[in-house]
Amino acid sequence: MTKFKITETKIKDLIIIDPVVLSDQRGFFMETYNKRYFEKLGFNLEFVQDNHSKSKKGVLRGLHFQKEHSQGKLIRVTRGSIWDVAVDLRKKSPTFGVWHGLILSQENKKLFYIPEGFAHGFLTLDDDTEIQYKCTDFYYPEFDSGINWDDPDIGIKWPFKEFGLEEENLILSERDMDQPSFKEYLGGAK
Ligand SMILES: Cc1cn([C@H]2C[C@H](O)[C@@H](COP(=O)(O)OP(=O)(O)O[C@H]3O[C@@H](C)C(=O)[C@@H](O)[C@H]3O)O2)c(=O)[nH]c1=O
Repeated sequence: MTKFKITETKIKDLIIIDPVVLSDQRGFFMETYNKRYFEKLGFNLEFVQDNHSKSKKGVLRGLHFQKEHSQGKLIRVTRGSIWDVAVDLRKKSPTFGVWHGLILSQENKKLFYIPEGFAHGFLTLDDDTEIQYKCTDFYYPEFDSGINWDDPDIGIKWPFKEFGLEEENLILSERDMDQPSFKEYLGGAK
């Protein structure tokens, strides 16, 4: 039985996964990760850390990546909704610097697999939104790095207006208010 429907994006290895949801009178059941199935797709992943965060509406986290020990991330939303975005930072990739964004929500139950070598960020579209993600490497604060979420050279079109949000009222961490630009990152800053 097929447990997941895979949708490729314009960026190689960046995939969207729709789990098959089995509903009955009790509620639903779905598999959210299956090592064997992912291996068949050519993704030989070993997840070593699971993360869970909760945010108010209008929180923007990102764009984050680790300069060494890059983490592949399998992301899903268990409460509320987010607009999730990945930016290809793989230097040899034909889509280097290209981004892809989509909505992940409690309702659509989509999973987003962001391979190693990408920056990741998201905007929460509901209060008390909770996201959970599996990572292929551990957290190394000394290698934790970022790029400004509204960098003009990356040009992410964050859907603020569509969700009644205003850029001036976004909630960001101190660190995310002061991330280097893409150009600075390319020049080796931070
Ligand atoms: C990411 C992380 C943070 N922390 C700690 C550090 C800090 O005290 C607190 C909050 O960390 P941050 O502000 O970095 O959390 P946050 O801004 O949610 O960072 C996350 O953002 C998204 C977009 C990602 O892709 C993740 O990989 C991660 O970078 O949690 C860990 O202990 N382990 C971890 O794996």
